[in-house]
Amino acid sequence: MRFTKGHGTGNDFVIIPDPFGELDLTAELVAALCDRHRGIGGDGVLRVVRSAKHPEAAGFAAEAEWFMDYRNSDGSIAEMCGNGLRVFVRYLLDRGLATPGPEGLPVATRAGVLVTLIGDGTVRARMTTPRVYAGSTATVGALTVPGVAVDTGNPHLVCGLHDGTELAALDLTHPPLHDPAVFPHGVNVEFVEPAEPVEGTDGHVRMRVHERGSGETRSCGTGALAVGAVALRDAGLATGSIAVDLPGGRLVVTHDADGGWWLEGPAVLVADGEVDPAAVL
Ligand SMILES: N[C@@H](CCC[C@H](N)C(=O)O)C(=O)O
Repeated sequence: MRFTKGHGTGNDFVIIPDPFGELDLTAELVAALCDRHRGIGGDGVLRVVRSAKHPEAAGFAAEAEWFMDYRNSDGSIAEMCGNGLRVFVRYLLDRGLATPGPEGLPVATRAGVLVTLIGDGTVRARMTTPRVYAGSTATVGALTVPGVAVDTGNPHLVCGLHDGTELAALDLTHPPLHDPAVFPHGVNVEFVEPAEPVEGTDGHVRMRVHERGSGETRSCGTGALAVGAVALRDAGLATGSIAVDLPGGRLVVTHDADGGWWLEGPAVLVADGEVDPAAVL
């Protein structure tokens, strides 16, 4: 099985080309490929499949040739992955599998068809409109932090740190406890603290994330989008840009005057190889 390894601000993926949807990509195989000791290692898998060849995406085939079939590192399926989408587009372009039109390059995802724009080393994705909808809490060890639920196509809980709690001090080796009544399908939890102003943006925060199905990761694009939406709302801004610093680097979230929500950051391919599924399973 051919694979490529790539990442977006340290959120890393095993990219598997399967243009005709022939692969039996079981949860066990995904988890084995993502295993950092016995497999290739990654926060998730991006299967590159033609929309027309995938039952969940066939309806999008007229709008987007390619479908990003995203899986978390535990093998579970998620609706959307912002960094994954940006890395997926880098792969399509690098392999000559797609050419962006004047309006950008559309890609089918479980959250719908999303348009991407290619920059110099960066990929900018027009995301689904984040919906900030409920208050809830996350508990890490003895600490319970209030937060707000945000739907970015997948579920998030954005928790602002106050009262001197330091972001760096949080132990995210275990999933933060959440309210299953608010998040019946689990949740990605972001912890956020304010940061010094950055020129050219309207706000700057630092965050760490514990991802559903992947554990603590060095970055999460939909998490940054959720955090950016809450930061703009808290600043009373209808439009603007928020710089979001994660352990793996910086993402910029922008809400533009046309109502578009954009996620921008680097997307990098680092290696190609071949793996024997029987050897990792
Ligand atoms: N890292 C991703 C999000 C991946 C999916 C998430 N773990 C979930 O289960 O919803 C991103 O960059 O958005």
